[in-house]
Amino acid sequence: MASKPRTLYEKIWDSHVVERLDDGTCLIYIDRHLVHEVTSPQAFEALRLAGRRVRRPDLTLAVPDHNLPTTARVAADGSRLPIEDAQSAAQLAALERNAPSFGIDYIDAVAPEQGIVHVVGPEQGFSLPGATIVCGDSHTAAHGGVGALAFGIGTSEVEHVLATQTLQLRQSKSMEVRVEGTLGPGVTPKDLILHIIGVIGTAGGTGHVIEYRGRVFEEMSVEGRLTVCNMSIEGGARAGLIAPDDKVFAYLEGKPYAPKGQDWNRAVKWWRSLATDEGATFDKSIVIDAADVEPTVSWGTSPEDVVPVGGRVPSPDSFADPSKQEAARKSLDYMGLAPETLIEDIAVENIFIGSCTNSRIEDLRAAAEVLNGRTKAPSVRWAIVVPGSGLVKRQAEAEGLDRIFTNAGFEWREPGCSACLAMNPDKVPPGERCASTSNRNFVGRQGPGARTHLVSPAMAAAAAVTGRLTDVRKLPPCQADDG
Ligand SMILES: CC(C)[C@H](C(=O)O)[C@@H](O)C(=O)O
Ligand code: SF4
Repeated sequence: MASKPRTLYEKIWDSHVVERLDDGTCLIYIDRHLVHEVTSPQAFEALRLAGRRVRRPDLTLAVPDHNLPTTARVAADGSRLPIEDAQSAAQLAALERNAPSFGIDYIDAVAPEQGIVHVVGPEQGFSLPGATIVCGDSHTAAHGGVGALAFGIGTSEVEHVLATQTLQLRQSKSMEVRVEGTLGPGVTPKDLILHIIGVIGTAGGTGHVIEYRGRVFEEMSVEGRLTVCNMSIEGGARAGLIAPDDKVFAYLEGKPYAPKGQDWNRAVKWWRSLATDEGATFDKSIVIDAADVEPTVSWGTSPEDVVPVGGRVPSPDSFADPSKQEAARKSLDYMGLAPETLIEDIAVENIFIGSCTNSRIEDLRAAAEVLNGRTKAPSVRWAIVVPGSGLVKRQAEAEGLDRIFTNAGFEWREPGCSACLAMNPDKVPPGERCASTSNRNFVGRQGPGARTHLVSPAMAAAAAVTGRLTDVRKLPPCQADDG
């Protein structure tokens, strides 16, 4: 008898069930555990107090990212520069101590491979298709871009995974986000995911794992898929993933942690079998027309507060739901924006190109293409590019992108989370605006009182050039070519 058609998510789930428990939850095997400095210190401490070891140190990889300054980390004499903030210094020191003492691979702050944990995982071939991947971090969904079931966990779960390599979970519902048609010129994966969150809302995916489906995703680069899946959590979903294909296999083959030789061939064979079966059903399904997607900008303090760049800041009265009206009023007040303002009339003083959403090489190329031969507007006070990892940084430098950025008036930084969140020295000052390629525009996210507009890398670059939010498609073609 033919077995019931299953989704990608169901196949990964089923293959990781260790035990089905009476209360309807399952004990799930975890294949990969990524660890950073913010959510791990208490977990390691608890293990130490209980006299426990890490069950599978070989399936665990630690890298610092959130608290590290993105300015130089080494002094002229080769010594490591101190971390000024006491809490950051303590968390970083704890990770540096805990990783070796529990036998975990550790990418140190000055290692060439250091970077944001969600950039490093796929880049090192640590994140694999069909794998269950966790990290004490909400943007773990990013790894769904390689076809993994990846999700964020809390510190007590970090401890549980360290100790047992399993998690007790209830299976989520499945949700399909199907995008039909093709994206227009100048419309990027970031615009698409912002648009999707605008359509489904920040609670649209609650209780679900999203599978992104349709030709747009088949044609999308692996890095673009990582960007889309990264923001699944902003749509409320537990995780987001895309069926692994030849592009993913080519991306991962030969990476340091990826399987080799016969193991690789066996793995690819299994990965190919994971795609959602014909006839499988989803608990919820949303269809998006790619032709509706424009370069997209956030205007408020929630990632669902988005409009096409050619649009206007909405009026709170335009929302039917009174609680939405109230939220919009509060957002506009915080953002210092009047209803009906043209998006392209909004001036920005800060530009941040970075974060686990948009700091990979393709993101930097897209921004550099816009900036080549141009300079930032004098009204733009602070513009930084923060590569997602040391390897991205080196690759960008080999391509001369760093010079394009610095010639345009940007600072070229060391890898880390940086101004994505105000947990390190990179902050946007109170009352100032930032065109940011990151994923959250929450109140205070980029610093107390900072006002964030979420955009794609190309759009952030366009805003740097004009000093206001700008449709990148309207910038005249660039003259200079120093590449
Ligand atoms: C600090 C960390 C726990 C947090 C997260 O869980 O996502 C951060 O990465 C973020 O993006 O807000
Ligand atoms: S870059 Fe931003 S979103 Fe990503 S892990 Fe760091 S703080 Fe979180």
